[in-house]
Amino acid sequence: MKTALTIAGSDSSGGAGIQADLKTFSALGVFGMSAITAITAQNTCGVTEIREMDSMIISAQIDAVYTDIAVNAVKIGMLSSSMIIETVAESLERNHAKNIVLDTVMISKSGSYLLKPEAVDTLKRCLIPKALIVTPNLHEASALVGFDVIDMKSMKKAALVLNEMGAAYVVVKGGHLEGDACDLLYDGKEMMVFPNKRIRTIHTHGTGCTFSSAIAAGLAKGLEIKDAVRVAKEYVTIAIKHGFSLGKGVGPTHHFYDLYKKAGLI
Ligand SMILES: Nc1ncnc2c1ncn2[C@@H]1O[C@H](COP(=O)(O)OP(=O)(O)OP(=O)(O)O)[C@@H](O)[C@H]1O
Ligand SMILES: Cc1ncc(CO)c(N)n1
Repeated sequence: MKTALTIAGSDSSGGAGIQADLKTFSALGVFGMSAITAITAQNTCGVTEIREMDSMIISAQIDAVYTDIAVNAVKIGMLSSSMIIETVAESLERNHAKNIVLDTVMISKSGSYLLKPEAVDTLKRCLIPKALIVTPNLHEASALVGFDVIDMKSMKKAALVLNEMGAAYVVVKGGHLEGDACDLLYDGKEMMVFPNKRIRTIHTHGTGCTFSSAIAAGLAKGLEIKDAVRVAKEYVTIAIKHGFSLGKGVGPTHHFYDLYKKAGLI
């Protein structure tokens, strides 16, 4: 059995964060494990409270997993603060972590900070150089590179800068583009566009978590990066297409094993 570890925040409504990551790992046939960095009180309408875990329990969770179990890939999501970023970076270093997928989570769809703005520099310094692949959305890419990322031209420019910062592979996600939802993958040499028609729906809670976890699941199963990104794009597209209304706000993506089996992703 292949394994993947998610190091991320908990979303009480189950649509994003650790919960979306574990559902994605399971649907793609990978055994999911978790280290929780923060707990959010969250639902389809927004985030009402955040509690950060302390460094000791975060590093203990990561060490407990790595000292006992072979981890085939790790996905990093919500980190909240500079202290948590430093703790996670040290823990991954100590445990010789491989196949690190860094989803540079900053702000929830409902507008709450999931990473303090002053921690962006720590993310750049401590974790981007350790990542095999980073997956910023347009807003996160802009915050990381220091210029506006708004279209394919600026996405390409941002991918070059993020690669120079130390991420071997970069996917700049186009979920927030005007028009189609095209993502861009840069491997340090070539730019590859993953085109996709925009699905007309409001139920997109957890799309970023779903996508990055699907990449980690692919890497855990031994796929090449480009194939892991291609499968993840297909996975998230199906997950959004079958996203549904839950609660009063933005509903979640769908992780039903049978859908992905039918699509040949498992
Ligand atoms: N309406 C849509 N139709 C098709 N694909 C979409 C749509 N919205 C997002 N995607 C795709 O979903 C994936 C996640 O992208 P997105 O930009 O939504 O991430 P994100 O903003 O980080 O998500 P989150 O708010 O969950 O953190 C990308 O592959 C993106 O292209
Ligand atoms: C805990 C958590 N992680 C990530 C996201 C994605 O924005 C979210 N809404 N909540």
